[in-house]
Amino acid sequence: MYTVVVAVFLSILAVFLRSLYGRKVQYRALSGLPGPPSNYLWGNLFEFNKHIEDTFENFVGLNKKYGPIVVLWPHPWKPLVVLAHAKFIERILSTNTHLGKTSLYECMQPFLGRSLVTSEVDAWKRIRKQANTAFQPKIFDSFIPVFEYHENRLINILKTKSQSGNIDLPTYVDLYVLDAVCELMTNVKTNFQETSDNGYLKARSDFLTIFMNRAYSWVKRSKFLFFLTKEHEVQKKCVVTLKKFSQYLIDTRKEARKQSKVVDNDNGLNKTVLDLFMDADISETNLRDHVDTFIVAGHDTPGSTIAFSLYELANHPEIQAKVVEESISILGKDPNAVVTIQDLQNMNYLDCVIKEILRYYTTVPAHERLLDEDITIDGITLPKGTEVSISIYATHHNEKYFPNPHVFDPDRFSPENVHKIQPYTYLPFTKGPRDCIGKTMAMLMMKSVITKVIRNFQLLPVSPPHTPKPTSEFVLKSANGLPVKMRSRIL
Ligand code: HEM
Repeated sequence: MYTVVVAVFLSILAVFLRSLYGRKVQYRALSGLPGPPSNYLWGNLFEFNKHIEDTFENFVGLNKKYGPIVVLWPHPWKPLVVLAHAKFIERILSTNTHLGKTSLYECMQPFLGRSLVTSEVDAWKRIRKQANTAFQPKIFDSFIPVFEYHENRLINILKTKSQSGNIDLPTYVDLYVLDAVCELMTNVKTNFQETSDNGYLKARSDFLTIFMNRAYSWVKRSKFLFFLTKEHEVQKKCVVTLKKFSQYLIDTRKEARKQSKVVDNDNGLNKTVLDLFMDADISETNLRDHVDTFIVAGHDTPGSTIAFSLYELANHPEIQAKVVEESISILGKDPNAVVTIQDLQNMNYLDCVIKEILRYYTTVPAHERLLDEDITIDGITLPKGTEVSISIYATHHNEKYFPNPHVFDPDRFSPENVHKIQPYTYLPFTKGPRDCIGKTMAMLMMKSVITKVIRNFQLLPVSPPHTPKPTSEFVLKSANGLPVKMRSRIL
């Protein structure tokens, strides 16, 4: 017994001393770099352990206040380097090194398990290879009927709702994207738009709010201490709701495959992500984690970007007029014209508008990586083992990279101007081998639905004027909604 107690004590002591030594090494390497003053015992815990809305403001303000490389101590022994520095970002993202994620992503695991977003590098490589087939250009044509079906439902709903007052865009857009993404990822038709059932979305939003609250608090990041909080109980309930939904999608798809409703042609080229993983013979838990990952990653991001795009079009009539003009030049004046992938790819001006939305609002404000080796640039070294947060938002709003960053200007991306954008300063989908797997699908979906909406409605600003309040649930949203007026449009 005595030997066991001594062994346990020595193990704890060893872990403690190792952490202390690790902190000393990192502290020495990073101490010369700017950042908010931190306490030796609790780091910057109290500055970042506030309400989610303050967290976003505090986070995006860091690089503005301290420069493009900022050292933060959310955990007293584990610093986080917040980067908005093109050369460092390029060095991290452009190679096959530094592909691992930081400890932050462990807080996602109760929901996403070890799937594409959260997995370690070896598993990630295998999963990414399996999933790639569902995102190849050869299958893009099969997206069109899915877009059409769900967009037509959205238009019908907006026609009714717009007659009785302002429309809060995320309320309707979020349900449209959820229906579309469920079908694109799993081949199962859901009807969130008609039922307005938001139990699933509420559970997800609550989970992500807790996730963001854990991001900068080592107390809540600690599994043991988090277990003792009320939020742990809430999170457990959210996960039950979320997993019930992914299980429903899996069961429905399994049944359809059993009934031989699956068209298995062209060596699986038309298979969804769910079909590909079902064929890979993995556990049911794993399957649910993959479904959850693709639905959450593929839903919130285009949903938010579409809502912000329509909102800015309502508030910039001259830009809206150019988008309408371009769509008429490509599709003619029939409001029911069905687009092709080629049509969508020809919408160059709309492309500039969406790219500017992805800069101006920055749908995914930041993401994190773990450094696999030392990186030295201009005499500054970030040591191996450092956790870095690539602040896409701060990079997109750096005056040096984007002049007048707080002005909404799609012409930054016009053929005459786009070459002025420095490499690794525009990163909405991040870059490199671990970039967004769904980026092309997202651009096609966003162009298709925005075109459909503006061909059916004239979008107008509300009165009195509204100012969005950005907040981050990992994905940027507006805490006070995005209201617009809609009037039927005759092309
Ligand atoms: C406007 C739309 C979108 C934006 C701005 C966006 C942005 C991003 C970003 C920044 C990442 C890196 C996240 C990180 O490393 O933590 C990412 C990863 C990812 N995205 Fe997207 N995304 C969008 C749409 C989509 C869609 C439509 C899908 C799928 C249907 C998707 C699936 C994924 C997945 C699975 C990953 C993880 C990739 C990996 O680790 O290999 N995304 N996305």
